[in-house]
Amino acid sequence: MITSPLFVSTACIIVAGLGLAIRITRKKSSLPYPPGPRQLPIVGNAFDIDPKQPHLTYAEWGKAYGEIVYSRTFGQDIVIVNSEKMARILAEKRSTIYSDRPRSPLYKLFGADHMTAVLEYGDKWKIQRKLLHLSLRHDTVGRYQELHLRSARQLLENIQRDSKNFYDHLDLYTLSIALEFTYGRRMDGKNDPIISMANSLAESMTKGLTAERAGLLMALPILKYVPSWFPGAAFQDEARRCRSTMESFSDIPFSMAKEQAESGVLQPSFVSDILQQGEAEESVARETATGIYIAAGETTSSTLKTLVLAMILNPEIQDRVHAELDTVIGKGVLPTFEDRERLPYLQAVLLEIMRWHPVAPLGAPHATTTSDVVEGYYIPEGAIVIFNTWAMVNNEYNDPERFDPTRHLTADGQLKPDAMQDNSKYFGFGRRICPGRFFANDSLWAAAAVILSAFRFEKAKDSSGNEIEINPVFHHGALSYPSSFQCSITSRVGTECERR
Ligand code: HEM
Repeated sequence: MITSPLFVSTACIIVAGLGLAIRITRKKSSLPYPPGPRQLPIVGNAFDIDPKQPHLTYAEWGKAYGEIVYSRTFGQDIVIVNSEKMARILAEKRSTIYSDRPRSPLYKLFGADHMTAVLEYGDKWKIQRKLLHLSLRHDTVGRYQELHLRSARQLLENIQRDSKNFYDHLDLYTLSIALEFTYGRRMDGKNDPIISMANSLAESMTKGLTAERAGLLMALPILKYVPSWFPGAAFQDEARRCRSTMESFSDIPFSMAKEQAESGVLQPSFVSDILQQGEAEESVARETATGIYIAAGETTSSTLKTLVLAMILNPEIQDRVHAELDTVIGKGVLPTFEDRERLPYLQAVLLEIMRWHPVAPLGAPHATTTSDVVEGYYIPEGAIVIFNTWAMVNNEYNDPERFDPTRHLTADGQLKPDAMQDNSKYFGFGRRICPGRFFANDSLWAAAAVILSAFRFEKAKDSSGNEIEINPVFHHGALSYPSSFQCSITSRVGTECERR
């Protein structure tokens, strides 16, 4: 591991000299940095942050120092923004300054440097965003509602057949949608070779592209040349494997889609949109396509896992969802997108899921392209800027830990007019905001509507019939989702649901 103690301590010694030199030479303003925790020489605040739950450390700092906090790790400036209002001022009103990404050599090492989500703010990123916009705009995503619904019905069948592995079925749901959306190819279950390749890529990237590694390589880019036999540098082998899977994954599904397009049978998809409109060079289309799957898959399935957990922990809320579904469309009838407007409580539950446990509690880090002054404080060029969604949901709502969908409803049970807009913060800020947010909202809705129509989710029981308590534990990496838990899934309507 790149983060092994020996490796880190060697890195620290080398960073010591460099960090000091950077510190002495870099600051060019007499203005103060924003307030923040005291820093140790060289390592700065590196050891103050809970590596497993950094959002909790940042939220504490927010309480102590206010809506903008300054910290430093190994010479790298880090600014944490704890309020939605300030996040919007910086990311939206000063978007030319706050739309870059941290430039860590780790991404190139793992073959991921072409993905939209890590590209620096520049022409390449702008072209990719334009391509994504073609298929993911608010007014074009409706084309994919049939895909979401068909996949949600497959999800229902998979859970009916094998309820124990509902986590895997939720993963497969979002993965197969992401791949069909991108390449127009219907996936053939979890044994589909493209699904297996995508899974292996996702695993290598989740393990390999951690924030601590990215930070360490930013502070000390020379580490990328350390040979794999050096103690603690086994990441070089991981990186090589990841690069090779990434190459195959970029190439194989794209070539298949291109062949289908040439023979006129390619379904509407991101790739078909680009090939038809001739909007970009093939290599750019190929690179953009690879990044979609990585950005789309786990974010959506993690949110659905949180939904199942919340329904089990709040049975009275699940009852209310069932009552709404039964009244509006009838028990045993599967919903379609035409029913969506008439199901405000279900929509409010989904909004509350994203608020209660945001899947990306710290969003994705932005970076500054030039220095800036905010409320009299100096923000350096190249600073990592973290928009701390976790602090926003905990500071800006009453009784934030309570799961309460009515926050998003008016007194007469309709969605508040700004409810969907309010939800946009869970998809990031400014020019970097998630381009897949409309698509994701459709995906979440289809799965939630279909599985909640068909099933009741409850605590599992032991052999004596006693409920097994769930002590929710959330996994926190780049994404936050509940660690797997046992549950009982029973059909509300017998084995068959009526389809329309
Ligand atoms: C519940 C589901 C999802 C959540 C919560 C989510 C959240 C996010 C967040 C927080 C960011 C970073 C925004 C920022 O830097 O300010 C992001 C970026 C991104 N997302 Fe999503 N996302 C979801 C689903 C999707 C889907 C379905 C797609 C594609 C179909 C997608 C594609 C992307 C891409 C390409 C980026 C990188 C944007 C850039 O750097 O310019 N996401 N997402």
